Amino acid sequence: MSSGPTHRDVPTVGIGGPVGSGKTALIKRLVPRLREAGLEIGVIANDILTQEDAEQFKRAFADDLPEDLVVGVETGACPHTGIREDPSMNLAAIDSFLEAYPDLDLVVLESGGDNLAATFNPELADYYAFVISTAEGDDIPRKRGPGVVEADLLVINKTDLAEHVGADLDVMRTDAADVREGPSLFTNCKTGDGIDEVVADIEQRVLF
Ligand SMILES: Nc1nc2c(ncn2[C@@H]2O[C@H](COP(=O)(O)OP(=O)(O)OP(=O)(O)O)[C@@H](O)[C@H]2O)c(=O)[nH]1
Repeated sequence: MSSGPTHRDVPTVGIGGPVGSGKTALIKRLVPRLREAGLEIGVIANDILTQEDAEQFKRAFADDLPEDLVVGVETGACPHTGIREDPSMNLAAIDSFLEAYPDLDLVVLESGGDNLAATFNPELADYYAFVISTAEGDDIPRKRGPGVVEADLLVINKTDLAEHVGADLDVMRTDAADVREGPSLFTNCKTGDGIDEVVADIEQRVLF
Protein backbone atom coordinates (compact mmCIF):
# COMPACT_ATOMS: atom_id res chain seq x y z
CA MET A 1 0.00 0.00 0.00
CA SER A 2 1.27 3.49 -0.85
CA SER A 3 2.36 5.57 2.14
CA GLY A 4 2.37 8.81 0.13
CA PRO A 5 0.07 11.78 0.63
CA THR A 6 -3.67 11.40 0.13
CA HIS A 7 -6.57 13.76 -0.39
CA ARG A 8 -6.46 14.58 3.31
CA ASP A 9 -3.04 16.16 2.88
CA VAL A 10 -3.77 18.81 0.25
CA PRO A 11 -5.95 21.91 0.68
CA THR A 12 -9.04 21.99 -1.53
CA VAL A 13 -11.13 24.88 -2.84
CA GLY A 14 -14.61 24.21 -4.27
CA ILE A 15 -16.31 26.54 -6.72
CA GLY A 16 -20.09 26.04 -6.95
CA GLY A 17 -23.11 27.94 -8.18
CA PRO A 18 -25.94 28.01 -10.69
CA VAL A 19 -25.50 27.07 -14.36
CA GLY A 20 -23.75 29.83 -16.28
CA SER A 21 -22.94 32.05 -13.29
CA GLY A 22 -19.24 32.09 -14.20
CA LYS A 23 -17.61 29.23 -12.26
CA THR A 24 -15.42 28.20 -15.20
CA ALA A 25 -14.55 31.82 -15.98
CA LEU A 26 -13.59 32.43 -12.34
CA ILE A 27 -11.31 29.37 -12.22
CA LYS A 28 -9.69 30.47 -15.50
CA ARG A 29 -8.81 33.74 -13.76
CA LEU A 30 -7.76 32.22 -10.43
CA VAL A 31 -5.46 29.41 -11.53
CA PRO A 32 -2.87 31.53 -13.40
CA ARG A 33 -2.79 33.95 -10.46
CA LEU A 34 -2.22 31.19 -7.93
CA ARG A 35 0.43 29.66 -10.21
CA GLU A 36 2.21 33.04 -10.27
CA ALA A 37 2.39 32.75 -6.49
CA GLY A 38 4.43 29.57 -7.05
CA LEU A 39 1.73 27.00 -6.27
CA GLU A 40 1.39 23.58 -7.91
CA ILE A 41 -2.33 23.20 -8.61
CA GLY A 42 -4.66 20.44 -9.78
CA VAL A 43 -8.09 21.21 -11.25
CA ILE A 44 -11.16 18.96 -11.27
CA ALA A 45 -14.28 19.81 -13.28
CA ASN A 46 -17.50 18.01 -12.38
CA ASP A 47 -20.02 17.68 -15.16
CA ILE A 48 -23.02 15.41 -15.38
CA LEU A 49 -22.11 13.65 -18.60
CA THR A 50 -19.42 15.61 -20.41
CA GLN A 51 -15.76 16.55 -20.26
CA GLU A 52 -16.56 19.99 -21.66
CA ASP A 53 -15.31 22.13 -18.77
CA ALA A 54 -12.24 19.91 -18.27
CA GLU A 55 -11.39 20.32 -21.97
CA GLN A 56 -11.82 24.10 -21.65
CA PHE A 57 -9.44 24.12 -18.69
CA LYS A 58 -6.85 22.00 -20.52
CA ARG A 59 -6.84 24.51 -23.36
CA ALA A 60 -6.85 27.56 -21.08
CA PHE A 61 -4.08 26.23 -18.83
CA ALA A 62 -1.87 24.73 -21.56
CA ASP A 63 0.95 27.08 -20.49
CA ASP A 64 0.26 26.86 -16.76
CA LEU A 65 -0.45 23.23 -15.86
CA PRO A 66 0.58 19.76 -17.01
CA GLU A 67 -2.37 18.18 -18.81
CA ASP A 68 -2.66 15.39 -16.23
CA LEU A 69 -3.37 17.95 -13.50
CA VAL A 70 -6.75 18.70 -15.08
CA VAL A 71 -9.45 16.02 -14.95
CA GLY A 72 -13.15 15.84 -15.60
CA VAL A 73 -15.34 13.81 -13.23
CA GLU A 74 -18.60 12.73 -14.83
CA THR A 75 -21.03 12.42 -11.96
CA GLY A 76 -23.75 10.86 -14.13
CA ALA A 77 -26.39 12.27 -11.78
CA CYS A 78 -27.49 15.46 -10.06
CA PRO A 79 -24.34 17.57 -9.50
CA HIS A 80 -24.93 17.46 -5.73
CA THR A 81 -24.17 13.78 -5.77
CA GLY A 82 -20.52 14.17 -6.72
CA ILE A 83 -19.71 17.12 -4.48
CA ARG A 84 -21.87 16.50 -1.47
CA GLU A 85 -23.59 13.11 -1.05
CA ASP A 86 -20.85 10.86 -2.39
CA PRO A 87 -17.61 12.70 -3.11
CA SER A 88 -15.65 9.44 -3.62
CA MET A 89 -15.01 10.01 -7.34
CA ASN A 90 -13.55 13.43 -6.61
CA LEU A 91 -11.49 12.15 -3.69
CA ALA A 92 -10.10 9.38 -5.92
CA ALA A 93 -9.17 11.99 -8.56
CA ILE A 94 -7.28 13.98 -5.90
CA ASP A 95 -5.48 10.80 -4.77
CA SER A 96 -4.43 10.18 -8.39
CA PHE A 97 -3.03 13.72 -8.65
CA LEU A 98 -1.01 13.12 -5.48
CA GLU A 99 0.43 9.84 -6.70
CA ALA A 100 1.99 11.69 -9.61
CA TYR A 101 2.54 15.05 -7.84
CA PRO A 102 3.09 14.40 -4.11
CA ASP A 103 4.06 18.04 -3.52
CA LEU A 104 0.81 19.45 -4.89
CA ASP A 105 -0.16 22.64 -3.01
CA LEU A 106 -3.84 23.03 -3.86
CA VAL A 107 -6.74 21.40 -5.71
CA VAL A 108 -9.52 23.52 -7.21
CA LEU A 109 -12.84 21.73 -7.83
CA GLU A 110 -15.65 23.04 -10.01
CA SER A 111 -19.10 21.75 -9.28
CA GLY A 112 -21.52 21.09 -12.09
CA GLY A 113 -23.89 24.05 -12.34
CA ASP A 114 -27.00 23.66 -10.23
CA ASN A 115 -29.57 25.59 -8.27
CA LEU A 116 -29.06 27.68 -5.17
CA ALA A 117 -28.88 24.61 -2.93
CA ALA A 118 -25.49 23.27 -4.00
CA THR A 119 -23.00 22.95 -1.16
CA PHE A 120 -19.75 20.98 -0.90
CA ASN A 121 -19.16 18.06 1.43
CA PRO A 122 -16.64 19.30 4.04
CA GLU A 123 -14.58 16.16 3.41
CA LEU A 124 -14.11 17.30 -0.19
CA ALA A 125 -13.67 21.08 0.05
CA ASP A 126 -11.86 22.83 2.91
CA TYR A 127 -13.29 26.10 1.62
CA TYR A 128 -15.85 26.82 -1.02
CA ALA A 129 -16.97 29.83 -2.98
CA PHE A 130 -20.48 30.09 -4.35
CA VAL A 131 -20.72 32.07 -7.59
CA ILE A 132 -23.89 33.90 -8.61
CA SER A 133 -24.45 36.28 -11.49
CA THR A 134 -26.06 39.71 -11.42
CA ALA A 135 -27.72 38.79 -14.73
CA GLU A 136 -30.08 36.43 -12.91
CA GLY A 137 -31.49 39.32 -10.85
CA ASP A 138 -30.60 41.17 -7.69
CA ASP A 139 -32.97 39.13 -5.51
CA ILE A 140 -30.78 36.01 -5.42
CA PRO A 141 -28.95 36.80 -2.13
CA ARG A 142 -32.18 37.44 -0.22
CA LYS A 143 -33.63 34.10 -1.34
CA ARG A 144 -31.24 32.57 1.22
CA GLY A 145 -30.24 29.48 -0.76
CA PRO A 146 -27.88 27.24 1.23
CA GLY A 147 -25.06 27.96 -1.26
CA VAL A 148 -25.43 31.71 -0.77
CA VAL A 149 -25.76 31.51 3.00
CA GLU A 150 -23.23 28.81 3.89
CA ALA A 151 -20.37 29.26 1.43
CA ASP A 152 -17.08 30.54 2.83
CA LEU A 153 -17.15 33.20 0.12
CA LEU A 154 -20.02 34.52 -1.99
CA VAL A 155 -18.84 35.74 -5.40
CA ILE A 156 -21.29 38.07 -7.17
CA ASN A 157 -20.08 37.87 -10.76
CA LYS A 158 -20.92 39.68 -14.02
CA THR A 159 -20.98 43.13 -12.44
CA ASP A 160 -20.74 44.50 -15.99
CA LEU A 161 -24.20 43.12 -16.81
CA ALA A 162 -26.01 44.55 -13.77
CA GLU A 163 -26.98 47.83 -15.43
CA HIS A 164 -28.32 45.99 -18.48
CA VAL A 165 -30.72 43.84 -16.46
CA GLY A 166 -31.68 46.43 -13.85
CA ALA A 167 -29.83 44.67 -11.02
CA ASP A 168 -28.82 46.94 -8.15
CA LEU A 169 -25.38 46.00 -6.79
CA ASP A 170 -25.99 47.91 -3.55
CA VAL A 171 -29.11 45.85 -2.90
CA MET A 172 -27.13 42.65 -3.54
CA ARG A 173 -24.35 43.83 -1.20
CA THR A 174 -26.78 44.71 1.61
CA ASP A 175 -28.87 41.54 1.25
CA ALA A 176 -25.74 39.37 1.14
CA ALA A 177 -24.48 41.00 4.34
CA ASP A 178 -27.89 40.34 5.97
CA VAL A 179 -28.09 36.64 5.10
CA ARG A 180 -24.40 35.71 5.46
CA GLU A 181 -21.78 35.75 8.17
CA GLY A 182 -18.90 35.37 5.70
CA PRO A 183 -17.64 37.83 3.08
CA SER A 184 -19.08 38.62 -0.35
CA LEU A 185 -17.02 39.94 -3.25
CA PHE A 186 -17.96 41.37 -6.64
CA THR A 187 -16.20 40.22 -9.82
CA ASN A 188 -16.20 40.77 -13.53
CA CYS A 189 -14.50 37.70 -14.97
CA LYS A 190 -14.45 39.27 -18.44
CA THR A 191 -12.03 42.00 -17.31
CA GLY A 192 -10.59 40.45 -14.15
CA ASP A 193 -12.01 43.14 -11.84
CA GLY A 194 -12.29 41.86 -8.29
CA ILE A 195 -10.10 38.79 -8.87
CA ASP A 196 -7.31 40.15 -6.63
CA GLU A 197 -9.69 40.14 -3.68
CA VAL A 198 -10.81 36.55 -4.35
CA VAL A 199 -7.18 35.40 -4.61
CA ALA A 200 -6.38 37.22 -1.35
CA ASP A 201 -9.29 35.53 0.45
CA ILE A 202 -8.17 32.08 -0.72
CA GLU A 203 -4.56 32.78 0.22
CA GLN A 204 -5.51 34.00 3.68
CA ARG A 205 -8.07 31.39 4.58
CA VAL A 206 -6.84 28.28 2.78
CA LEU A 207 -3.12 28.56 2.29
CA PHE A 208 -1.72 30.53 5.21
N1 LIG B 1 -20.36 39.71 -19.30
C1 LIG B 1 -19.82 38.75 -18.53
N2 LIG B 1 -19.87 37.47 -18.95
C2 LIG B 1 -19.30 36.53 -18.16
C3 LIG B 1 -18.66 36.83 -16.92
N3 LIG B 1 -18.24 35.68 -16.37
C4 LIG B 1 -18.56 34.70 -17.22
N4 LIG B 1 -19.20 35.19 -18.31
C5 LIG B 1 -19.76 34.47 -19.47
O1 LIG B 1 -20.91 33.76 -19.01
C6 LIG B 1 -21.02 32.51 -19.69
C7 LIG B 1 -21.04 31.38 -18.69
O2 LIG B 1 -19.81 31.40 -17.99
P1 LIG B 1 -19.16 30.07 -17.43
O3 LIG B 1 -17.89 30.43 -16.75
O4 LIG B 1 -19.10 29.01 -18.48
O5 LIG B 1 -20.26 29.64 -16.37
P2 LIG B 1 -20.33 28.32 -15.50
O6 LIG B 1 -20.90 28.71 -14.19
O7 LIG B 1 -19.02 27.63 -15.47
O8 LIG B 1 -21.36 27.46 -16.34
P3 LIG B 1 -21.70 25.87 -16.23
O9 LIG B 1 -20.37 25.15 -16.13
O10 LIG B 1 -22.45 25.58 -17.49
O11 LIG B 1 -22.55 25.71 -15.00
C8 LIG B 1 -19.82 32.44 -20.64
O12 LIG B 1 -20.25 32.87 -21.91
C9 LIG B 1 -18.83 33.43 -20.02
O13 LIG B 1 -17.95 34.01 -20.99
C10 LIG B 1 -18.64 38.21 -16.51
O14 LIG B 1 -18.13 38.59 -15.44
N5 LIG B 1 -19.24 39.11 -17.35
